[in-house]
Amino acid sequence: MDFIISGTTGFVKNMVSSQSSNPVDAVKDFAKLAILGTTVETARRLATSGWTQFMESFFLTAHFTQDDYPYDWLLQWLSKQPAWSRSREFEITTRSGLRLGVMNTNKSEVEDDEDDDDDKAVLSGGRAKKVAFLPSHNTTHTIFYAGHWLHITRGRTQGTDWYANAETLKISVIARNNDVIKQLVLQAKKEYERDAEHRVHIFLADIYGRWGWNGARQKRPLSSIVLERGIKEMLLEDAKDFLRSEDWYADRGIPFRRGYLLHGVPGSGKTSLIHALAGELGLDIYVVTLSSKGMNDSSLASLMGRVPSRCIVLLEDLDAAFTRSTSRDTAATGSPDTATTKTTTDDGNTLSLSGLLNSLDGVAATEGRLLFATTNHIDRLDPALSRPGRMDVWVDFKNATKWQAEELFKNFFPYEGKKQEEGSDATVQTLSLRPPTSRKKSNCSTHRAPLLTEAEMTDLAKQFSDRVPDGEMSVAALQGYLLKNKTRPREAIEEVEAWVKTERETKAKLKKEKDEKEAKEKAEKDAKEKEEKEKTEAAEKAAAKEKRKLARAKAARRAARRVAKEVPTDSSDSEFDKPATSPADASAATSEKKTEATSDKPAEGSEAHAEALVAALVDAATTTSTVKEAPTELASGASTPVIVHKPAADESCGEVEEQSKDADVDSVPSSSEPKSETSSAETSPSS
Ligand SMILES: Nc1ncnc2c1ncn2[C@@H]1O[C@H](COP(=O)(O)OP(=O)(O)OP(=O)(O)O)[C@@H](O)[C@H]1O
Repeated sequence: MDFIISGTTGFVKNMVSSQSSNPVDAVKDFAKLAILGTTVETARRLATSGWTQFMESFFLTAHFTQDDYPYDWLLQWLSKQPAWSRSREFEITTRSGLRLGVMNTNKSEVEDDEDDDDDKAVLSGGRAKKVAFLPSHNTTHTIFYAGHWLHITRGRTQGTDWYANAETLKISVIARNNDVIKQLVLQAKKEYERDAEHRVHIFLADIYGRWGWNGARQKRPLSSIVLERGIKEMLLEDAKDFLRSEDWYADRGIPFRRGYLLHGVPGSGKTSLIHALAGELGLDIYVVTLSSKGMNDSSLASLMGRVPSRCIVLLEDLDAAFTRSTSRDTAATGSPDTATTKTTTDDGNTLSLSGLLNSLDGVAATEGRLLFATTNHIDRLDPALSRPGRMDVWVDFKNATKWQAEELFKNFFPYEGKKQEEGSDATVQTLSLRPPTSRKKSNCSTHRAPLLTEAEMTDLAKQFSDRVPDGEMSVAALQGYLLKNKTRPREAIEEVEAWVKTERETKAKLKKEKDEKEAKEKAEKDAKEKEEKEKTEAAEKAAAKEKRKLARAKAARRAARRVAKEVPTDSSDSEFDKPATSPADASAATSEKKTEATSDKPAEGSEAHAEALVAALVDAATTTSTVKEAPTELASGASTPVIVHKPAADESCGEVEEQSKDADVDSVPSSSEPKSETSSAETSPSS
């Protein structure tokens, strides 16, 4: 090293001195400097890369991508790490494109404490806006975990679409084996699942045939669904039994799938029941909207092949996808013969019934899923779609019975027995949709209702149901009415009859309006059809008339040619002026027509002959020729008329004159025309 330094010093001295002395020495010194610089830089790079390799040989690195669950587990775990409070670079978010609906963030830091006691914050939705601290992108953060320093980097893969452009997470740690990473992932998973316990995750199909996370909804207690006795229990038991029976299905070679068709009137609880069942069974819901834009057979097949083995697949309004085709095709998709018919719509939806059937139970379809389909119009479904194997259990949903009205009433208002139940049981017995963490707040919305005794409640609920007509109102409508009176149980009973009356009137009015609208539309449609029919008939008549006219004209032309043929060719017979004949006549009588003129010749002096003569005159007049001195005694047919064509005084003259000149040069009829057929009109009297 000393050598280098002293050498360098001497070298620099030399350089300085060589400035004034020998230029050859200066060049040498520059060369030495270049070599020295290159050597130093190479050594530096080798050292750096060696150090990196050395370090990397001790680092374990795990990669996680956004489209897989561990990414969400870890991100949620990270969001809860107190280390973020010390970090100098981080991301703060209230919204996440991930499955962080369960994000139970670092409460002390992310929630506004004032909100806890402030009703206003609840009303303004302040509680819903939780804030999360997350690692910022493209920065390496270090966290101490289980005796190791974790180096965490959030990044993004580069690609054209959303999936290729997904977020990534890289965790590196210096360790002898990957136990620490395994431990971390397992812990993150456990915490995630614990937080997710009260939630149902919803996934929606996207246009690429993939599933996108749409949010986590609070579980809905099954007890909040009021259905006729036994229905909920039957469905729950059936689903549980199915999920337990994988081996049983495998032993018998039966595809491990189960389908439920929930059909019936709107607002009767079909969707709510599925939501509640998903919560009860701990399954996520994968929703497919068959009528959505861009949906086609392959995207549906791809979606069905990608659902996880234990989940609920929900096909909402099953009939809707095919209502579209019904409206475009009078043969509705509900009939089997349209099963393979594809319908293309403006929005690119080309889903076919056969495509739907294949995706439900084709070879690529996932096993182990529960398929729920809802429809308001079961009659519109193809029998193939609803047959056992595809839809194994059918449930008919009707308007609220008196019993349902009574149960709904009990669900709405607090009473002593129920209050105890709520306090002791994690499963709330009300329709509250608030998360358990905010249950304290949820009581705020009901505590103003008078607390009834159980006996009072039984009595009031009975009174309520007595005043509600059986099977006339939907549960959704009753729920809407009770919501308006959620703090006034007694008034709700007193006013329910008036409400029923108003509902009936509204319904009647809506029905009347609908009927009128339909009648109007029908009348308009009929009028339009009639108009189109008349137009078509008129067009047909006009076409027929035109055809007849053409036929008459043709006959007339034939007759004219015949007449012309019968005129004596002797020039002495002709008393017409020049140019009595011009080659323009040749254009009036084409070779084809001349050939035709030889046939069907009526007998001279006959009635047909006379008619033909008249027609010939008309024809001649319409072909811009002048009839000069039509022969007399047509009726007798004794004398033969002579027709002389003159070029009309219009723009065709030039053409005719030209033809005339040509004719002067060569007035011989074309070879296709027999000479004998040359009409007298074509022969110049002067010749
Ligand atoms: N049987 C029921 N028990 C409890 N709540 C119900 C019931 N039926 C309807 N509701 C309430 O009415 C509303 C609409 O219910 P839901 O969407 O489940 O009905 P639906 O039958 O799926 O209607 P649609 O056929 O129009 O989709 C929800 O808020 C739900 O709470």
